[in-house]
Amino acid sequence: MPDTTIRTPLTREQRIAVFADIDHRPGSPKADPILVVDNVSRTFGGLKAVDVDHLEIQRGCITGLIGPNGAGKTTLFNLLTGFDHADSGTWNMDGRSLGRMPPHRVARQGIVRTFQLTKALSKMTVLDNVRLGARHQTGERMAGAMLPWTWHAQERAITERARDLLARFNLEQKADDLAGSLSGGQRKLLEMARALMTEPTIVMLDEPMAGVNPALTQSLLGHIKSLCDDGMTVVFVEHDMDVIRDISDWVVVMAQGSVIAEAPPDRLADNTAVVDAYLGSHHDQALEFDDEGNPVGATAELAEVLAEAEAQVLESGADLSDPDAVRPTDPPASQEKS
Ligand SMILES: Nc1ncnc2c1ncn2[C@@H]1O[C@H](COP(=O)(O)OP(=O)(O)OP(=O)(O)O)[C@@H](O)[C@H]1O
Repeated sequence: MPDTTIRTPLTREQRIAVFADIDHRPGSPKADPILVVDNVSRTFGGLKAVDVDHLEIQRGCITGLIGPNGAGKTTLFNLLTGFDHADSGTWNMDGRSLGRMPPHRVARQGIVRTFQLTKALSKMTVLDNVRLGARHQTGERMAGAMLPWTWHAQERAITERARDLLARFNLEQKADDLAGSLSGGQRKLLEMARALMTEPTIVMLDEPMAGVNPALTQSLLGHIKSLCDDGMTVVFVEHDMDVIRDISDWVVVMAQGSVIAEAPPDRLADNTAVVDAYLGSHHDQALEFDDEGNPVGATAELAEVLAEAEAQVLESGADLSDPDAVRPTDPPASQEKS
């Protein structure tokens, strides 16, 4: 059964403090890990999409998962939430193994996820989409179906909770509209509302900001932070470094299937492994710019990582014309280890 221990949510300051003494290296032990992953691998044909030796996720905090395209982030999410099967490895939540469980059982243990492309059922109302997120629906089971009063009471409770969640995500006016009529950003909100129907302990968000227009960005960011304020643990995949900086307490970096670095968001750029991962994956790709000459997509990510690395060099007083100076002076522990 899920751990129902009530723990007091941490403030942002407390969450930052939790990581103060944590090593900036892959697989570093956390003060109070809720999720622990060991030797998880997944191969597609000859390609090792995920090959994670060890990873600990701190309870009650927001962990950002970043990495170049194809790093294995979504595959790792799929494995941990039962949407794909690992070739090997174990992972557990508060000591309970979650390996080989189908998604609904993982959800019952308290882990839910959202998807890169939202999975709202467009021909169903917004309210029904959220109601579908409920677990333990007695009315769907034989015993419950024979006791209609139980079923009706539960239906009412589910609808009430779904309406509360729609209100929380500012979608109450849309309750009776078809989900297909929502904007990209509203669908992201709908998906978060649906995920919360299960009253999860860990929420895993796959690119929650993708396809969200700027008008909804701040609201969505606020909602993600509020999950943590309610005591949930959040793990999210994101490409936008501004979002990572804004809401993550800790960042895990993947490249080529493995965790290659871990650090607080403001210390990423001084990590050689991170800069190398982005350079390594992009140096042979065509750079992309929009009509006004601004970098877009992977080029924008690369530009941002390099700009941060350069800012560090300037702050340290070194010379930007020295190519080696755009690298940190202190190699991360991961480099020393290998
Ligand atoms: N079902 C699949 N069949 C074959 N290869 C796959 C499958 N799913 C993922 N891959 C491959 O595994 C690797 C990791 O993919 P994954 O989608 O996990 O990366 P990612 O870090 O989430 O990338 P992105 O940021 O682009 O979403 C990629 O090379 C991808 O092509």
